[in-house]
Amino acid sequence: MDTLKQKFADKALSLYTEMRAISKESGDKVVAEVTLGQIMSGARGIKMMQWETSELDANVGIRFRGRSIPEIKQLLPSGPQGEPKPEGLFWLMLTGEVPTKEEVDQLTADWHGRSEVPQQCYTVLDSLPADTHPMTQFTIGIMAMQGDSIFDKRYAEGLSKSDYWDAVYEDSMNLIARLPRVAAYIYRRAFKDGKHIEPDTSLDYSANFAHMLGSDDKDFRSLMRLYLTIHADHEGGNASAHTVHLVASTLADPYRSLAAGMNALAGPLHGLANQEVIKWIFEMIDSLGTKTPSKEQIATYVQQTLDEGKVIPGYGHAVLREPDPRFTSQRRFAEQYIKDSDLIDTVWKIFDVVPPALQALGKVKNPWPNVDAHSGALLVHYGFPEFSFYTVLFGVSRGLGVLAAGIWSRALGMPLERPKSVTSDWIKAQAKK
Ligand SMILES: CC(=O)SCCNC(=O)CCNC(=O)[C@H](O)C(C)(C)COP(=O)(O)OP(=O)(O)OC[C@H]1O[C@@H](n2cnc3c(N)ncnc32)[C@H](O)[C@@H]1OP(=O)(O)O
Ligand SMILES: O=C([O-])CC(=O)C(=O)O
Repeated sequence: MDTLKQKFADKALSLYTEMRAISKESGDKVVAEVTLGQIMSGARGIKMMQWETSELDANVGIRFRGRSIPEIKQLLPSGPQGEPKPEGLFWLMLTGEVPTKEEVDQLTADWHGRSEVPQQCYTVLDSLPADTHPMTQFTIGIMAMQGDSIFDKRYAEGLSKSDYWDAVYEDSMNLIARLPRVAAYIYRRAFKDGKHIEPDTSLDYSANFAHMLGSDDKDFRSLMRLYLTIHADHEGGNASAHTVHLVASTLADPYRSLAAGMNALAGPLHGLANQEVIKWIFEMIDSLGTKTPSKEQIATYVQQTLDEGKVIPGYGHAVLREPDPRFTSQRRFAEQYIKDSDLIDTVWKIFDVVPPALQALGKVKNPWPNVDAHSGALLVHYGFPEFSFYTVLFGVSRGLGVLAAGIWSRALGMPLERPKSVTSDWIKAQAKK
């Protein structure tokens, strides 16, 4: 067994035993109350699942195994310019330990060794019109590889419950290794006349992904390391993670559950917001007729968007109540590496204008930017203006978190998820009580 798998197995076995005992001895303990308002507003704040890999604090933002974004930037092995490598985050999410540089290098090599994408995936993608939305291509590409599922095959042969995690680990590692190649293939067929670029296995996961997309710029490589790290996980309740968790709880294999979650990520209130942000900014620039709009001009455009009954993409959050540290870390990156970008200046002016405008509505719980408010402008700067592709990048990263969490779920023997629903009659009766 490889080191990561062995380390995980040791940790998971002891936690499994502990969790079983807690469930048996303290399973009846009441830990929360649920209001009618929560039931009627998308289950906000209801604690209803276990998720090992990260936890979201409304003010601090995401913590991966207890470490905030500024902390992981300090702690995890990094690329030459100091941005953390997503390989290290994956290791941390699975083991709770910060890996050494050697361990991260081993993981890079392991993923390179598993990264060959089966021909049928390319054949299926090539059969789609090139202008099929990249997220649609991505889920189809993932499903086209489903026949390779080790979990599915071993389950059909009669897999013991205690070995579920092992097969899910193998599928997850294979998927993570393949996702950048599938994503880059989609990008190049959609936007670069199908001129594909072979992987360079001398590079780390992120730099190789950047290379296959078509950029060997060292700053863009660093951005990819940061990007793939910070988008990976946002506890279990967000729509993509929860979908993966729900679907996997039926023992659908990681290919099926990840594809399901990617469809959730493709919604404009969730991961697709990153394309919506840049689209909205481009439309604003067109409408105002200037690439350097003033704050006053932006404020007028924001008000117009709100008056049309639309949301301001990239602002607001179901849990966060402060600026998203993922926004802030991208801003820091831009401050460090990018000089004189009108587009990025505009993103920062929007940051000054939108929160008071949303606050003035009196109903928005969080007027601050989320992760999606910044990412597009960085990608445009490095030569990737094709915004319909952006959510695929997010998806490659999100795969790391949700698949790591999925390995945990099977190792901890988590059951089928099946919460209770209620009808409006029940709600009316409760309201009268
Ligand atoms: C990776 C991610 O998924 S991060 C989120 C990405 N999504 C976006 O950026 C889209 C824009 N933002 C939004 O639509 C929301 O803020 C969400 C979906 C992220 C969170 O939704 P909620 O938890 O329901 O937010 P909240 O409780 O503050 O909503 C209250 C009201 O404010 C509105 N509101 C919230 N954010 C915004 C916004 N950015 N622009 C305009 N109105 C907003 C809601 O639509 C809702 O209006 P309603 O009562 O008329 O239906
Ligand atoms: O946490 C959420 O609901 C949405 C989000 O920011 C993410 O999934 O990254």
